[in-house]
Amino acid sequence: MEKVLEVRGARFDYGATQAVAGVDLDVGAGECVALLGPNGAGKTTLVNLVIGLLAAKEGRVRVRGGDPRIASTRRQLGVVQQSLGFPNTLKVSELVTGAAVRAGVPRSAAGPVMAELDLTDLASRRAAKLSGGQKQRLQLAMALVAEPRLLVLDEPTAGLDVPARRRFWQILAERRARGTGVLLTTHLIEESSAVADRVVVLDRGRVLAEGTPDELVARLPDRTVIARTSLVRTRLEAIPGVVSVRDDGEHVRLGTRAPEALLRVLLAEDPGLTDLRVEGAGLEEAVAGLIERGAA
Ligand SMILES: Nc1ncnc2c1ncn2[C@@H]1O[C@H](COP(=O)(O)OP(=O)(O)OP(=O)(O)O)[C@@H](O)[C@H]1O
Repeated sequence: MEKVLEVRGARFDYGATQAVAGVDLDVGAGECVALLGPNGAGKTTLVNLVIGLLAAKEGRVRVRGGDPRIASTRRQLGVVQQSLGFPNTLKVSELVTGAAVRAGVPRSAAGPVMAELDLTDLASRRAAKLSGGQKQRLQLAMALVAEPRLLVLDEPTAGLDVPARRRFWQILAERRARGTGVLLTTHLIEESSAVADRVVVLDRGRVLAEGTPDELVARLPDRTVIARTSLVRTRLEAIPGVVSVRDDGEHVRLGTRAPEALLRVLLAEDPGLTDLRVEGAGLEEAVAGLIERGAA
């Protein structure tokens, strides 16, 4: 498979903070790679290295063989970042056309991509006045107008409703079928498992694990036990076989490879136990387990 992104031994620090501490990462043509990791893992810094906003202090970042700090390489990149502001005066159509011109493609490329993203009716609206979801669609149109070889998407579906999200993944699937590689960061782990060919888990600037979503799930806990319990976290963590403990405010979600032993302890020690259920562990538990083990 042709590589559209190749990162080798990339390092970046902000003074004393090693944000990216020696990362290797590839994205092939048509491939979708999801970057996952807790807050502060280094995802945004890595994305900024990939799109040429930052220069690696060591190592190498190549987009189709070129340095993303150089304009001709950057033209092959489409980028959607979070909370990007738009200038107050510019209209939707002007921004998409401007993106086409900057990337060296005909202005006429703007119309079809605006239609594809349902922006035609908003063409003469000021971008700064759009809703959050409309702004996301506009950013995607600007990123796609020049048929990039690599799309870099930072939390791209944040703020999109369910139909818009579905449409978004559909558009990406079409681009991928034409050979565009995708690198995306997301906190929606289950979503990434549905759309990504590969998941790369970052923690403290390093790649903690990498594989297909199924491979990651297979590596760690095979059951999630969900309950309302009054047992404290330290007790739950000490139960043999428990690899992750997460509290969603209402329920505790325990990732485990020994569900029977866990159920015995819960039933024996918590007379107030309610809402007990057991599920197959999803990607979210697998990733939580990996990060906890990495931290151990
Ligand atoms: N401009 C900066 N100056 C100093 N330290 C920074 C700066 N930006 C990020 N860092 C630090 O670098 C590390 C990696 O941050 P980064 O934003 O890349 O993580 P992230 O995985 O994108 O996090 P999040 O999920 O919270 O967006 C963190 O420890 C962060 O505090």
